[in-house]
Amino acid sequence: MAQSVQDGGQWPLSPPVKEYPLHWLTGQFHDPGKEAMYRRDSEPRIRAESCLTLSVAALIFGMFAISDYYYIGLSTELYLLLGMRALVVIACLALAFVIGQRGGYSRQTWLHALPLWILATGIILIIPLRPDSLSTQVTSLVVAIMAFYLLIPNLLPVVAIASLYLSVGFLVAAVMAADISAVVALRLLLLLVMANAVGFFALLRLEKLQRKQFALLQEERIQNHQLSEEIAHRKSLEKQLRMVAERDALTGLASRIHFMQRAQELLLQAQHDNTPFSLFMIDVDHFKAINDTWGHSQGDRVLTAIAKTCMQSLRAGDVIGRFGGEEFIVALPNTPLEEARRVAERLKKAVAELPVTEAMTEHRLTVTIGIAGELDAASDLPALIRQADQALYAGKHGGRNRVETSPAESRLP
Ligand SMILES: Nc1nc2c(ncn2[C@@H]2O[C@H](COP(=O)(O)OP(=O)(O)OP(=O)(O)O)[C@@H](O)[C@H]2O)c(=O)[nH]1
Repeated sequence: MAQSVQDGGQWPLSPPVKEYPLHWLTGQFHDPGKEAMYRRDSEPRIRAESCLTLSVAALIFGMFAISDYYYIGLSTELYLLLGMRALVVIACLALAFVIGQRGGYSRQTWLHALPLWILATGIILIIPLRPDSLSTQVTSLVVAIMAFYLLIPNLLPVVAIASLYLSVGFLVAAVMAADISAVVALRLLLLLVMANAVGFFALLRLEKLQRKQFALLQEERIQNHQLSEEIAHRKSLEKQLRMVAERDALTGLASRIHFMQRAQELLLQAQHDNTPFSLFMIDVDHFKAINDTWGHSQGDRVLTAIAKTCMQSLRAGDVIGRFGGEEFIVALPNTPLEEARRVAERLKKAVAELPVTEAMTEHRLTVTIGIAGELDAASDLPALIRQADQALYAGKHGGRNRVETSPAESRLP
């Protein structure tokens, strides 16, 4: 017996989550297929974020033109700076637009790398154009490196290379154009190393976390899918089981149990609504002889054919079931006794005209039908069935191939 949690047992453990190892330096999946799937999945998000952050970065870079004007006034340097800034802003906005439209994060990493390189070039070029602003530019440089790593979404190797280009370019420009001392250059170098290290490891952690989260989500999706398949499979099994329980396997009519349930509902409804309700039983005459003469499979065919004929001759609201062997039972809601008798006669005639098989041309297929008497307030289903059975018995004794109604005196209370 299964041990319950209250008994000190444990909850069943969920199946182990499949491991997807990540590269220690890039944070990407080792499995290229999984990596491609991750990039495809995150593409819409990356596209929107890249578009927004690139536009903001380009505009901020452009806005520094105000400080350029303030510091150097109208001069050739200013025009050169403004021209350079305008180029960078236009190029970055255009690229942000293209990325927003096309994405290509999974296939065209160069497209995502390009704006970083343009921005980096713009920042480097400020030094020879405004060497006096080096201290301000260093602050902007650190912010730009952080933005490269953490705000503008990109793959870690792409960002690292662009940031390296920016750092080395800036350092060289500072040494060459701003004429800084060796100590200042060293301090600047250390600052750049630190900014790159912080950015690199922060992004590496982020890349790994995002991929782990993706792998878990994928696993959850797979498990949910398997679960819904399992539910669908169980539902279909349940349906099949219900079919087996409700249907007679040979004829496809309602099984005896199912008929009793349906007929009981109809009877209660009729008593509640005070509407007529009839019930009759059909028994194939000399069926044993059919089996004995032509075999059981031929007998089965006859039963199936009779069941089909009866089913087709009844209304949609009527219920027919196989009561046992060669006996069928029919419940007719909203049907007074006289109408039930007409229906029974129609069925008897339909069976008699049934073209069964060539082998049985000599045999005249007939049925005897016993109808229960009229319904009253005290009638219940077993009583009605007993009445129909009695009428059937009377019909068999009266020579078969006939419709018999339960005599009033034999009716049960
Ligand atoms: N082929 C076939 N025969 C069945 C099936 N169920 C019951 N029978 C047979 O039906 C026959 C019924 O025989 P009886 O009860 O003697 O009835 P009968 O021969 O029709 O005679 P009357 O009802 O008096 O006219 C038996 O031989 C059963 O074996 C079935 O599913 N398939």
